[in-house]
Amino acid sequence: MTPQTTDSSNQHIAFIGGGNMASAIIGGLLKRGLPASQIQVVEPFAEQRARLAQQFQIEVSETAGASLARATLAVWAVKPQTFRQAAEQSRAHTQAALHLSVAAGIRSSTIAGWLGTERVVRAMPNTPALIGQGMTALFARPAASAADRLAVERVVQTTGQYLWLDEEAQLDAVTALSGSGPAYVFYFIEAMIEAGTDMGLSREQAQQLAVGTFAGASALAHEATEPPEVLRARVTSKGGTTYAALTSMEQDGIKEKFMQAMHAARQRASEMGDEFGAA
Ligand SMILES: NC(=O)c1ccc[n+]([C@@H]2O[C@H](COP(=O)([O-])OP(=O)(O)OC[C@H]3O[C@@H](n4cnc5c(N)ncnc54)[C@H](OP(=O)(O)O)[C@@H]3O)[C@@H](O)[C@H]2O)c1
Ligand code: PRO
Repeated sequence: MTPQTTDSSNQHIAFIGGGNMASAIIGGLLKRGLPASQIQVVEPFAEQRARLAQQFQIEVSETAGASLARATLAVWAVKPQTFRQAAEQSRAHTQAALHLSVAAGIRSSTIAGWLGTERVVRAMPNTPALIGQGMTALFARPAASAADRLAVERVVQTTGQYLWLDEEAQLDAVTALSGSGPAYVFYFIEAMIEAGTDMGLSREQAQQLAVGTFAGASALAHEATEPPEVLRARVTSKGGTTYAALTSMEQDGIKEKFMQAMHAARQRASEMGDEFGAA
């Protein structure tokens, strides 16, 4: 689905945890016109509270309190390690809310148990949400109504594209692919910049070329009707430079290693569900 404007005038959104992911979603919401007065954040870290208040002019509090009762939607953006403790602190004030968790790994049954409500939706977003180009996968517990799903969509569509999953376990794969994915892209960009500077380009030149190449290739892959391997073949002249680079990567098993790394990410998501979601 693609972003569109929808009426969100009745929504009041409380973020529990105001770190990187919450900031990315809040940035997307504000850019799309949600009034700052409809957003509040609970964030224990003083420096981060100051940053949020300064950057977004939203209400930020140190601890969970009665003001959370206004929330029609509670967005859980704490680390999986601290979710349980945060839930204990906030659950008394958020019983009327619909709950949206962005935490990796923590299963919706666990969340429903901690929060004392079945109205739980899980999301796996990513940080390009900050500029309205996020990718989010969603999974709803059966008790979440069509209206609940719509309320979640209203929030998520302000941050980019989204899709619904039928099976919760797929969220761990999504986490390994698009949740962590921006970090892989930045990692490759870093490597391209480093190699470019090694080969005599200035850092600025290498960065402009690397970032522009990712942007252009992504846009081409998005618009093209052919699959990525066909687009790749068009870059790879017989016996040429790309062939030399790809042969070197194949010989070093880069693709297999990269896939292995993604499996490690999915495995970690599942482990976090067991480790931090234990009753
Ligand atoms: N970053 C991503 O790209 C990304 C993508 C998809 C999903 N996620 C998920 O999003 C969640 C947040 O990740 P993040 O990267 O945003 O982490 P983060 O930057 O560390 O943000 C979490 C924030 O929650 C605060 N917090 C800790 N205990 C709290 C409590 N009891 N009540 C309220 N807030 C509390 C933390 O404060 P302290 O620092 O003082 O502990 C921290 O500022 C994680 O579950 C992660 O799996 C992240
Ligand atoms: N950031 C979170 C992590 O690294 C989840 C996806 C991206 O665990």
